[in-house]
Amino acid sequence: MQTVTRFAGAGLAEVKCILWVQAFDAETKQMMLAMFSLGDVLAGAAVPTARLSASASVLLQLPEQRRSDFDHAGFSVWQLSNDLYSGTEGCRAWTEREGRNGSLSFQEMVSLVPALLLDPGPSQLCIDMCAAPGSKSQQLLQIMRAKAGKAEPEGLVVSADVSAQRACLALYRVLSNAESPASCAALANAKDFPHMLDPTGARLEFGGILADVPCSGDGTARKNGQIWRSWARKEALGLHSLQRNILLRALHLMPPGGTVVYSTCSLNPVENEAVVLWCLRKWRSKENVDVELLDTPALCLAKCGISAAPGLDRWVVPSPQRGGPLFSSWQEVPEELKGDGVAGTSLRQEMFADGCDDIGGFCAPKEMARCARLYPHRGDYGGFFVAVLRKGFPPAGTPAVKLTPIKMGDRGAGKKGNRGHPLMTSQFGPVRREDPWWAEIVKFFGVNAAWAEERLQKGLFFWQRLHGNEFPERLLLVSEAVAKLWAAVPAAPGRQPAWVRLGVILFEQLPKGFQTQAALSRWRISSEGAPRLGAVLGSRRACLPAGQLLAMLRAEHRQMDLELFSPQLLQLLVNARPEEGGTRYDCGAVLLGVEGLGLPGWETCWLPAVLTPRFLRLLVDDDASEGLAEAMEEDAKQQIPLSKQQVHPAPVSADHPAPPPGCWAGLAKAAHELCSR
Ligand SMILES: C[S@@+](CC[C@H](N)C(=O)[O-])C[C@H]1O[C@@H](n2cnc3c(N)ncnc32)[C@H](O)[C@@H]1O
Repeated sequence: MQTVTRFAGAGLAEVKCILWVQAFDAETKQMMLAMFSLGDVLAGAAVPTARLSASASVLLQLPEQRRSDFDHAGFSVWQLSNDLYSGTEGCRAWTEREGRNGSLSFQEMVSLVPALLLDPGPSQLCIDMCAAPGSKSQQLLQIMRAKAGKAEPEGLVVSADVSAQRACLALYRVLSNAESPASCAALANAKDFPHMLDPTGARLEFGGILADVPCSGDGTARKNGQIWRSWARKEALGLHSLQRNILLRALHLMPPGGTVVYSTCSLNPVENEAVVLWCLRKWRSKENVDVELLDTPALCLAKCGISAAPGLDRWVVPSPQRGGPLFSSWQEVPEELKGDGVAGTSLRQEMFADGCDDIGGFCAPKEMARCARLYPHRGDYGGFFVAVLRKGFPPAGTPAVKLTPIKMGDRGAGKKGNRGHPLMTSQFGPVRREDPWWAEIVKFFGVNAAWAEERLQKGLFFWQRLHGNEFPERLLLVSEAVAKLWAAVPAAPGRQPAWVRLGVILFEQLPKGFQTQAALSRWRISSEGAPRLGAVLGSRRACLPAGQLLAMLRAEHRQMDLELFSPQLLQLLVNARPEEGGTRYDCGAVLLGVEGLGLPGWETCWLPAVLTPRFLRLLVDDDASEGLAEAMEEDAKQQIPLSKQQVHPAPVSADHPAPPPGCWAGLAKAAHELCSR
């Protein structure tokens, strides 16, 4: 009754919500009400990424409530309530800018759960099957990096997505912020992602697979009340078959002992329990290797400090039309509504808990209690569903399945029909010692010979070419596993993932037409490669006094006249020769660091720049320069090493009561502990 009073006359969105609420069990109903009655709606979690190390001190400008559990050295999470996010001057602008900068990534707290459950080791091979915009891939890479300690992780995360637009834009940008040689992005359809075979025909074993499948998104209603305006039964039902196919493919791809984490930000059982149930039944009816559904609520508690509800073992399936009846068993469905369910206009047997009898009794609906439901009224987070599945080992003596490699064309995205974004024409290939561009880069920037040789021998440098040009646009550094993956071939025709991005970009071309006459080399240092190259370039690299770098960051076009720099500094940076009428400099790309700040974090702050006949100019965008300038000013004021700062948990007040047990604090703690091991 209370529900109806609350929503009466409130509009289509709320009416849909009521219908939806009525469809479910008591706990789900309670949760849905909680979604709409929570006063303090969260903006989500902000997760500092690799680049924040350079501007971590900006956090010190924030009130303490927003700094809980922040750890300067590694991965961490902190919560922004909507009140603070929108109500505190500067906070929103700052977080949004740092989001664009890549220093922060925003997620609902519960979105952190799948990667924490997968918990990859530094040499594991993982696939994030539906990766864009890439938050979970980024988190997986962070976990691997933290576990690798000072060494580079040897494993990889393949971030795949079926949308060229999303793979080339959002995913590409997020992976650039991850600055990880272990990253790679592919345009691929998760439902037929291929087994990849190395040149000896051995299968690459993707021991960790994330299937964060497309869903109807009702679990996000707490932060996005608008979801009910667009939410439709038809769409929610129509996703079921894609979700099933993706999870089933993941089960096939994972090797014995491997783990698949299936997740959605929906609480719709047709997108969740029904998918897991059908896949387990299908798998167990055909395969002789067991797949176990692990006790996911227990894992959520152990690994994330979060108390999840068990999955449902009974549910109703709504008919596709708005206001239509709800069916609790397949027998109740009228003949005219029975169909393939693909467009969501009909129902299929597999959507029901009792609907899979035709493929045997290999999994009972009550096993679905081992899935986990994260309800917003139980903790201060969005609605989420997650299930962890693990493959067993084949009985002794089972012959290995032989897969046949297929011939591959170009190792890149450059397929006909995939036009529209330049990255879709990318082609990748390993750097060879005799490549003239390699010799040019090494000589021009004085790249440390031992560092370069070690990686060259292992085949970890790659060129990226665009538009079919012979001349490469970028030089990349990849992990050993990414190099191996690039050399691998699919085991099935027509299923070649199209690589959009591999590893971290170290060098790239100066923009066309820029300094054509003056620059001695067309190569420049990329922003994502700069922190890594700071330690290995012997030429064209120098540290500026903090005040001078700050002045450059604040200057128009972020450039300053060469006369304002000391001749010693310019001499250190590039060759300078006295000539008639002034000094002649070897123009082109350089790398600038900062000296004299004496605070941790800044030693890895290296910025790409270019020397022109008149100016020294930073090659950083508005957001990055604004963020860095603010951070420098703040640190210069504070002069307190960040590592010595006390980090306080969020204070408890009447407006912001202590979070209920098992909510974000536990999650943040788990994420922090895992990543600072
Ligand atoms: C829920 S979002 C993934 C969010 C992402 N895991 C993250 O945390 O940032 C679902 C993604 O699946 C992609 N997708 C949809 N169908 C797909 C398919 N058949 N294969 C691969 N990706 C697919 C969509 O383009 C979308 O980017």
